[in-house]
Amino acid sequence: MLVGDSGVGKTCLLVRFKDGAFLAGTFISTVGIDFRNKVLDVDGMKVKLQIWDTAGQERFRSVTQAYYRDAHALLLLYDVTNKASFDNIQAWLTEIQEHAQHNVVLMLLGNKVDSAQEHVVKREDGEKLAKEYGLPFMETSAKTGLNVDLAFLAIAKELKQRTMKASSEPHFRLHEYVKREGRGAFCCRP
Ligand SMILES: Nc1nc2c(ncn2[C@@H]2O[C@H](COP(=O)(O)OP(=O)(O)OP(=O)(O)O)[C@@H](O)[C@H]2O)c(=O)[nH]1
Repeated sequence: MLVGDSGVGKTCLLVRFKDGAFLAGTFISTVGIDFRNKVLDVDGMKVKLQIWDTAGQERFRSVTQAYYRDAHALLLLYDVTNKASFDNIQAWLTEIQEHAQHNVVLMLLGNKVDSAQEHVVKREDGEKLAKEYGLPFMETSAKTGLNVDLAFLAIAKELKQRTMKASSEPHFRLHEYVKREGRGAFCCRP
């Protein structure tokens, strides 16, 4: 499930992952909740992800809250060009604590890292907050695709591991994987 303030890029991140495209132009805010499926090949096994895209607007909060309970994983987004969206992350975490399962897989993403606008939220700020809450963290761009597939693949790998009872495969470590595989934003700035 994708959560975070309105306009941080949740729908665009999902469309980039699902269709490999970017929704440029007019911003059409999500109404309530929507979902898309995608089947991923995770180390030779097919994993079907059902990804719920929530509306960030406050007025839909009671609708989206009802979906937390059934979520196995949450991608919590802020926009690196929007300080308020970053400041609101703590409120989102409180909401997650109240409504989601205690062992939900959670990842923090700083989106729009391609943007020519000033990055008012620095990478270090995101890293610090993620460390404080023990969350895996990456900067992403729905526009260029930076780290988008990786974020969903990492979640799929973690979920696969959790559902496999006795696996002979080496233990998957989400934090380490994301840290090792995540690409820096410098490669994609215009
Ligand atoms: N430059 C840049 N713009 C982006 C990116 N992701 C989204 N946007 C733009 O940001 C605006 C909002 O994107 P959405 O994906 O609709 O935002 P949302 O979080 O789903 O918003 P709600 O549905 O209201 O919760 C759109 O105009 C997008 O084109 C990105 O990675 N880079």
